[in-house]
Amino acid sequence: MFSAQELLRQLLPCTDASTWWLGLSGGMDSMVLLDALTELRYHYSLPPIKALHIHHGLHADADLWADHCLQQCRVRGVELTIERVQLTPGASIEAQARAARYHAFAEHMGSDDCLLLAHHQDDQLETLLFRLLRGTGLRGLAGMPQRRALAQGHLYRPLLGWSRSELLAWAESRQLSWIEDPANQDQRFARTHLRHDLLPRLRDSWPAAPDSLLQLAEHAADANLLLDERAQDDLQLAQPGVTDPWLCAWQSLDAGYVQTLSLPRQANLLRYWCQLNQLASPPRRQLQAFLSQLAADGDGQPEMRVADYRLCRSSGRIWLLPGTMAGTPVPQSLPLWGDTSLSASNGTLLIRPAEQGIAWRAGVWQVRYRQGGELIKLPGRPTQSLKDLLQQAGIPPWLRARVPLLYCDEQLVSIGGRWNAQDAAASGNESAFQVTWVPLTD
Ligand SMILES: Nc1ncnc2c1ncn2[C@@H]1O[C@H](COP(=O)(O)OP(=O)(O)OP(=O)(O)O)[C@@H](O)[C@H]1O
Repeated sequence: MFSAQELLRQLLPCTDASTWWLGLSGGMDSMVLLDALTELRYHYSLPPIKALHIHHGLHADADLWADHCLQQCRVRGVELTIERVQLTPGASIEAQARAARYHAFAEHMGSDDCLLLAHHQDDQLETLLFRLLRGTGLRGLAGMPQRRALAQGHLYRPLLGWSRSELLAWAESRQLSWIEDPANQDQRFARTHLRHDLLPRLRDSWPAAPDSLLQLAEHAADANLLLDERAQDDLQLAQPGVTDPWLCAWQSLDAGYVQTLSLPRQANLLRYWCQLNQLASPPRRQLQAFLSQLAADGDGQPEMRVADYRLCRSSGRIWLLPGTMAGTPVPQSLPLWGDTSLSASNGTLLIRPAEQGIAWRAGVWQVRYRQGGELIKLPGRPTQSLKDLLQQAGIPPWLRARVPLLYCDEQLVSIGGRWNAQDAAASGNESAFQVTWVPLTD
């Protein structure tokens, strides 16, 4: 049974928060949380409680709901912030409202603040069923987490252990007043249909189904933890190995190591890696196709594009790259002699006077980018193509077009400062300079 005392037990893990923000919709669930929190505040020393109402402006009565929240907070001495969000009418209005709401929540979170949301057990069941029916992986099967990071603080759901009817019993016993959002009754919304139609029918036919589903979510949460631990170990072994200063800035894994793992473990590692980089999980089929391409063709360069990123193999590593990389920068003329740096979308080229290095000769100096067919003669080596040089040095194809090439009077003098043409070296009485390229990731 729900009580303020039992709620306090649930809240113990976040009593060290700087502020408790309560997401107050004005509905029954969040009103119960508001009421029980204010009750607790009289008896215990708790973090300051502030309420936040997101005004979606979707319903004609939206202003009345905000007023209701204001009134309810005022009588309880709780400060309320009303945040208005702008939505564009359209099909995915539910998802839009949700995204805007969480964005607004995140904006208010100070460091170590905790946002309390009033999701309960029935919400968890709905979420599970919804995901099951729409298709989900093991991660989705774990349902809503009780706690997760949100901006600089945390989001916490202290009511997940109670059913809607238990909270309703408390709300009635305390004679709370709350608002009913008509959207919650509108069966056109998939979640509402689930809540009012499918879930009750499931409960009637299989009374144990809710418990079984919630247990399944707990198993899935445990399994996810183990999988994450496994992926963390694999990541530690797969990540090191890049010493090249041009490549250190990009995320990559040793493809050889990854391929010693079983296929499910490879997939687990790549999924975890994406999650760690706050990227959407790669769809299962696409990931499997990518992994089988990796296995099938040892020298190929398979690539997988997902939303705003891509995974690709080249030069013995699997790279995690942005979906679109900045195009090749436009050629630039070099300023006059001196200590200088040239910045472009691909990084910065540092030019420093030095005792030894490239001779500063009169001529037209330019920074350009690969077109194909460039040749260079390095000291002690025969003339070779730029393509071969970059390939032999393990510079992956996606980086090659970004490497700055220094020209003097149409002669290729230096490749990003890393390789300088034999003829370009300054002799004893010539002024010299050195070039260093510091690449920029997108
Ligand atoms: N307009 C709002 N302003 C402030 N808090 C809100 C608002 N709407 C919802 N919340 C908070 O989120 C909780 C869950 O709300 P609700 O069940 O409507 O969300 P949902 O859409 O089902 O779930 P989710 O938030 O995961 O999308 C509420 O109990 C409340 O704490």
